[in-house]
Amino acid sequence: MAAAVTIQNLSKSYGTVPAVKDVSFQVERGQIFGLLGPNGAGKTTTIRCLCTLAKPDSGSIDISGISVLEQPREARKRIGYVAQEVALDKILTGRELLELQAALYHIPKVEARQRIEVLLEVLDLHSYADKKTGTYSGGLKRRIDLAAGLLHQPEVLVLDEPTVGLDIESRVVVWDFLRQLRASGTTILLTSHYLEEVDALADRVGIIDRGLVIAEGTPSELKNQLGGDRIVLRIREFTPLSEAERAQQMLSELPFVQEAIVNATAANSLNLVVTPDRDVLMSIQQSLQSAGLPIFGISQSRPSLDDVYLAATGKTLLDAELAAASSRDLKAEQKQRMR
Ligand SMILES: Nc1ncnc2c1ncn2[C@@H]1O[C@H](COP(=O)(O)OP(=O)(O)OP(=O)(O)O)[C@@H](O)[C@H]1O
Repeated sequence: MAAAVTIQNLSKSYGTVPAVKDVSFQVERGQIFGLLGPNGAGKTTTIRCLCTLAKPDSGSIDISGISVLEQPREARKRIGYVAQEVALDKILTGRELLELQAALYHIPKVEARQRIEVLLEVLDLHSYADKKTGTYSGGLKRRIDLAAGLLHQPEVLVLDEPTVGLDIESRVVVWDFLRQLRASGTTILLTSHYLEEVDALADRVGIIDRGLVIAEGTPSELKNQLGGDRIVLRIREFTPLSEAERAQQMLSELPFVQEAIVNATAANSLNLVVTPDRDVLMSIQQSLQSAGLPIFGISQSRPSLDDVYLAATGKTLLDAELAAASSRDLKAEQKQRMR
């Protein structure tokens, strides 16, 4: 059976700006696939092409074996799209908005009413359904938007940054709901620049950077490829460089230390990559003690998706976001998208 989503060699430029250079990935049925990357990486452009809202320059996109480019209407029936910016009509109530949406999808009235009731129930929206959406909080708007994207019972739900700007409580409600949806068989493709969101939800992750997928796999596969655990060690609050280098030299000789780097931007702390073992911290402490060096702080962690991104691009997600933010004209992009 064909995968729920297959994207092959997708590329798309806006004028001279290459938004997506060469993106390929597959989403299997009933899975949550997270497309992770900093702002400006090409996530929105990829899913706008998938949802028939933008025309690719080249490449192919299939939904359950149906070509999005050749049979856009057929493909659209199978997709529910929840965009990044919520465009609710403020004077309608939540229920009216869903009724309007159901009519746009040509869902018969009785059936629409039943589906709306179910969605209001599962998204915990009943007490707000008859209030105007103009009065809704960000979290409520997001939930109504989710309900709208699900009304026609799509095979594939596509969400662009589903929890951006939401408080923690609303984020957890959305996460739980997406897990329930997956359990009931819906395939979900979401974009996010939140590492913890993708880590918590996705069965598979594609990391996208400057229009290219630079890594793909399950979150644990990607982290395991990086090898050992991470240790951050601070000898003193501000360690003199000579002392940090002495510790670096000494710790590099320990059999379980794969890598030891002095981080000059964090008060000469040491970043170690180690083979995971129960006695690692203890051995480091003993070595430092025998060399007469103190410990101000030490912590051990498994590699995160940020480490995966760092290993692939040489920068952290946050650094990439800051770099992208300074070079974009969001108003101009918005205008061009509306055309
Ligand atoms: N309508 C547009 N006109 C011109 N350039 C655009 C337009 N949309 C996106 N871009 C550019 O294409 C690149 C990819 O943008 P895209 O919106 O796909 O990234 P993203 O990863 O989804 O980030 P965000 O979540 O901030 O939208 C960026 O360099 C961006 O500046």
